[in-house]
Amino acid sequence: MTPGWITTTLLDNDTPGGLAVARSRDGFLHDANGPLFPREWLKRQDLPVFAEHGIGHLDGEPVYLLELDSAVHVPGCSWQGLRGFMLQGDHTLYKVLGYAAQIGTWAREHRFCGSCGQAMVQVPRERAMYCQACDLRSYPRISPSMIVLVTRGDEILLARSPRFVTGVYSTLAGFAEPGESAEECLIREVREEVQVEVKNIQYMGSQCWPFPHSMMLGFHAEYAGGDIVAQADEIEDAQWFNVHELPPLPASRSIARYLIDLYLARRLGHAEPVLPG
Ligand SMILES: NC(=O)C1=CN([C@@H]2O[C@H](COP(=O)(O)OP(=O)(O)OC[C@H]3O[C@@H](n4cnc5c(N)ncnc54)[C@H](O)[C@@H]3O)[C@@H](O)[C@H]2O)C=CC1
Ligand SMILES: [Mg+2]
Ligand SMILES: [Zn+2]
Repeated sequence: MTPGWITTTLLDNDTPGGLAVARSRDGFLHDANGPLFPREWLKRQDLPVFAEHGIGHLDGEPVYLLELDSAVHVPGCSWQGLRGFMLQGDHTLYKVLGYAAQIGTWAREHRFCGSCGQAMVQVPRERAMYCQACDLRSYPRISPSMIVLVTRGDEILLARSPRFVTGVYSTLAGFAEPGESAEECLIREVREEVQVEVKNIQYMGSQCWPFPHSMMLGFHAEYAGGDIVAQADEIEDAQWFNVHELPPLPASRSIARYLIDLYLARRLGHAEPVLPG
């Protein structure tokens, strides 16, 4: 038995047993023990199952995802969104749910071939959907996004989007566009969002961000010029904050928070944080 969580494409839906999670548009089903259920018990609950996917092994036990058409009531259970679980739940289980969410979303959105419109089928033992007519394979979609902490000595540049929790300021972020390197994307995003120039770009680490399928590439960069002009619609406010007078910051499991905490630790001589997976 290998401890921990390992993803796999090798599970057979016809083999009974194992564990399962159930997902609807309202999130994952939970009972008092959390989001993992004995799979055979879950399958007896008369759920509107849209698709079933074998997703991995947790401490050696096979784990399946039941994708549901709707968030039906199951006695003793409730539905909880992935973001809420990220903030409070067990880290390994969060990885299981994050992977399940991405596989479920991708399979649901690739039922038909994007080229000819015919129904696609799941390729056995591979995480791919296949169109026989076009000989086309579609793999799970991952969207690379740059995230950067821009600093100027004792000051750090943080911004807030109208979508954020009230009061919270975070690092700048944005999706890569075709034709860009990670560094080019970062420079463009910082220019677009605050009209600031940066230098000495340093890669700090990455994080899977399953909302719905981002791969966050985290950087540190130094200020090189320009005055902050916040981008209309995208950025509600952006400011230089002194490291001793910070606003409410993003959740501790986010790479945004890690980039901020790491800079503070190095600047102020504290213990360095660990990058959350
Ligand atoms: N883990 C973390 O610490 C943080 C993660 N993020 C994530 O970073 C990602 C990018 O951040 P944003 O500032 O929202 O991006 P952004 O600055 O590129 O703007 C978002 C806009 O980009 C467009 N867009 C959406 N999906 C896209 C895609 N796959 N490719 C290209 N364009 C797309 C849409 O018009 C959307 O309104 C998001 O998934 C966000 O949730 C953002 C901040 C912190
Ligand atoms: Mg952005
Ligand atoms: Zn096709």
